[in-house]
Amino acid sequence: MSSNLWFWIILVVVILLAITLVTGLTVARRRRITLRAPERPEGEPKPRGGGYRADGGIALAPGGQEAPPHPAGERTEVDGQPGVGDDASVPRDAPRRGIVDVKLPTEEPAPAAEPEPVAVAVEEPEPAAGRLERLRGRLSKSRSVFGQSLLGLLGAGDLDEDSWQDIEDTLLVADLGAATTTEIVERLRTEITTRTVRSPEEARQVLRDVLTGALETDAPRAVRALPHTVDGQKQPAVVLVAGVNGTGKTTTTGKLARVLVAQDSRVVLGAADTFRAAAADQLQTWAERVGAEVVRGKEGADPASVAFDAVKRGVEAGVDAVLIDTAGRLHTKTGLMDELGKVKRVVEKQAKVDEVLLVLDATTGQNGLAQARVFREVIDVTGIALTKLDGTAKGGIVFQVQRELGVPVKLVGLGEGPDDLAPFEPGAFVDALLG
Ligand SMILES: Nc1nc2c(ncn2[C@@H]2O[C@H](COP(=O)(O)OP(=O)(O)OP(=O)(O)O)[C@@H](O)[C@H]2O)c(=O)[nH]1
Repeated sequence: MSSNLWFWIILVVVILLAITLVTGLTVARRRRITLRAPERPEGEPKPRGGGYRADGGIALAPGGQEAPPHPAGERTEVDGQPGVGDDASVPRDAPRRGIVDVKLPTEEPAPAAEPEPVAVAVEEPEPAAGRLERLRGRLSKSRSVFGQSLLGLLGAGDLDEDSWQDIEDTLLVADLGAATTTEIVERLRTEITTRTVRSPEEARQVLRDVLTGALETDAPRAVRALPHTVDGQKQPAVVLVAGVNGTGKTTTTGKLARVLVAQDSRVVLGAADTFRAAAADQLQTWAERVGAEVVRGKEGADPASVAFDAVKRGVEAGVDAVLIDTAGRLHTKTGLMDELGKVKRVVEKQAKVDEVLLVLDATTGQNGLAQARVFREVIDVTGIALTKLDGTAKGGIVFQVQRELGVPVKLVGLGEGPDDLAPFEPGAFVDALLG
């Protein structure tokens, strides 16, 4: 082979190598996403942190309809048993006594005069739309950790593997759970490459779409608390409120009663939490404040019989809804779950239970989720009320609860106040988290 031919072969190889190198560098550069903050027009104020702006009031639907199936996602956590029923912790107001010597009285003291009953003024609850406005900013704790970190990472500039790892960690720390986190990160990666994101606003929009999408469900979120007709007769909607002790069952029952009364519904409250005497008193106070009737039994009475009486009273009085507050703990050796199943069966001798609301405390994270699984298996839970979202930095629990329990989150509790109950709307919720 002549030296001339060798020269040409080497030249062609060098040119090919150079072309490959340049193409590779260009592709690599394109895959890095650089985000630049947009210029803010002079004089325009800095946007204030977003709050929870649910557009409407709490959606209500008539009872008597079957809930459409909402398949649960893959379960990610299998270890540990929830502390429910007789093994649950001692309620916070259980009496505590040490051993003390007491002197026995020698003669009967004169009976104290009965205090005059104080008339409780019936409150006029604010209409739902006005109340929701007030709940802006209640998710601030969740927001500071979750939304701000994510937006900071996505808006910081080039998204390399370390950035994606940080995004994944942020989602995990916010209690989204492993399965949901993986799903969201994969969707974010796809969306961010296909939509060619170039600014923090575009990144925010992608994040909003992906997070909202992860919360969407076909199952309706309306609380079935409106009356319906059975054989031409008006039938009140029956709502059973369940959950372990301290999650906020009584408070949520009271808040929901206020929402219903504000919409001109007549409500009977059933105090089937007969374990804790104070729970019945608490419910009675709620009833008096909103102008609802309460049916209660003696302390230690059979919860099923109290629930039965409440529904009976509701049907006889022709009210619109009967809300039954159940116990998170029991006197008897019967398991809490058996007892709840009994309450439901006994109530259904009178009227169908239209809504079984499981109240979960957002601050308890994984433990609450484990408890919820037990409830779901025993009573047919139709909706979740997630309380104390104002008191946790882990707003991500909403994603996990819904995905893993296969039940829609219908209501969120955002404070201890009587009107701090909001409907759950994925878009509004994500906006509040992102700020
Ligand atoms: N911050 C905050 N506190 C709440 C919320 N919901 C309820 N609480 C508080 O949580 C505590 C427990 O609420 P309860 O309604 O008594 O709980 P429960 O599930 O009925 O409790 P048991 O009757 O013991 O089973 C109370 O101090 C409520 O004020 C909420 O959304 N946010």
